[in-house]
Amino acid sequence: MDARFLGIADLVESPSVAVVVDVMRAFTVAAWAFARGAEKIVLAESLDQALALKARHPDWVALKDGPPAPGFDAVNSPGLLRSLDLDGRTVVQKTTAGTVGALAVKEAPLVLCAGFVVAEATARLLRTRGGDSVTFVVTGEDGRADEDLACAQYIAHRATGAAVDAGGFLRRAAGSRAAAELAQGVRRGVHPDDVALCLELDRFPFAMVATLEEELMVLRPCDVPPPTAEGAS
Ligand SMILES: O=C(O)[C@H](CS(=O)(=O)O)OP(=O)(O)O
Ligand SMILES: [Mg+2]
Repeated sequence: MDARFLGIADLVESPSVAVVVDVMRAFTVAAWAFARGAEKIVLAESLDQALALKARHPDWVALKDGPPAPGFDAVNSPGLLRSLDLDGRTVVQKTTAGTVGALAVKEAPLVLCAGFVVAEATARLLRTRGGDSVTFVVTGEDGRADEDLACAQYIAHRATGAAVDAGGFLRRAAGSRAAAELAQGVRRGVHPDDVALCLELDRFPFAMVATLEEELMVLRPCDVPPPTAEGAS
């Protein structure tokens, strides 16, 4: 597999397969939303669009990063989100990096959104549906966020079926600037468990696929068949 690792600004053409990685915290939050019952997540282009969608659909759950804000129901924190009942709900998510990265590749035929919590399912989906070339979008810090790059590299290894120890990749993420800022309260809308929750390898069995639905980028969970005994790796 030919794997490329690009920041959002480095995307000059639409890839055929894109894996958009945001460990801290957009796609850890998205995975928790699905685990709490959400049906789908609309990735909003802007705060204004998120609020407009919420106004049009008052039953939708509007979520943004940073501190709580008027008009929004939730913040971008897995620790805070995990106690919500989202059964059957639609979430609208707008964050600084993750949602922006997904929207940057919205024309790609296959867009997966990932973090460590869905790493193996994402790699498995790439093994079954991916092509020869996969572009990993490293969403944080202009492509240099080490929590996102480490996760992308780990998924790329696993997508080839190679056995690889996750320990070093998780330690890089734990030592990242984002982890430090979350732990030190520099970032807002944070629960004390957020970093640990973002580092839970394979917490969930599903991958997350984003597609365009009536001009909105919509993220949904995708069950990935478990490997057969012969094909297990
Ligand atoms: O909520 C987050 O962790 C970040 C925003 S910030 O860096 O804390 O301001 O957003 P994300 O898009 O999830 O990286
Ligand atoms: Mg991030």
